Parts: sequence; structure tokens; C-alpha cells
Amino acid sequence: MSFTQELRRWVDPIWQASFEHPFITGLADGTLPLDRFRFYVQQDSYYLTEFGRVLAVAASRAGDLAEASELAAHVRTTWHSSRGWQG
Ligand SMILES: Cc1ncc(C[n+]2csc(CCO)c2C)c(N)n1
Repeated sequence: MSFTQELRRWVDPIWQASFEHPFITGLADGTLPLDRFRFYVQQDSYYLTEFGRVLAVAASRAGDLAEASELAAHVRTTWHSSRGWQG
């Protein structure tokens, strides 16, 4: 079994439970209150900001420019995603 398969098996209970989470089921069936969704998106913008920073650090340490360019493109996508809720 590969390392990623091992990790996937290890988190399987959490993975499966995520499908039953009220946020996900509410989002899927359209009953999630708008304020809950708005709060999530606002909080997620903090996550995306820090995730973008991590990607930028990785880009700066890439082995070559091709790799750096790929990572920098992800930084840009992340930046746009983090700004999405602001219109
Ligand atoms: C907690 C959390 N985990 C994953 C994503 C998924 N996601 C959506 S945009 C983006 C950046 C690059 O595409 C990522 C990782 C998220 N939004 N919030």
C-alpha cells in the first residue's frame, strides 16, 4: 500500500463523516442559511490568504523556473479565490 493510500485509509472515518456534516448536506439540498454560508466564505478567505503565502514560499524555493511558475500560478488562483466573496 502506498503512503497516500495509507493516509487515505487512516482518515476514512473523518472523510466519510464529512459527507454527513450539516453544512455540506444543507449546501447540497439548498437549506443552508445564507448567513452560515457567508460566514464560511469570510473565514475561508483567511485560510486562502495563508495558503497562498505557503505556495509563494514554495515557489521561491522551487528547483527550477518551470516549477516556480506552476506554484506562482497557484498563488494567483488562490488570490482570486480569496477575493471572490468581495465581488
Ligand atoms: C479550507 C479550504 N480547503 C480547500 C479549499 C479549496 N480551494 C479553493 S480555491 C483554492 C486555492 C487554489 O485553487 C483552494 C485550495 C478551500 N477554499 N478552503
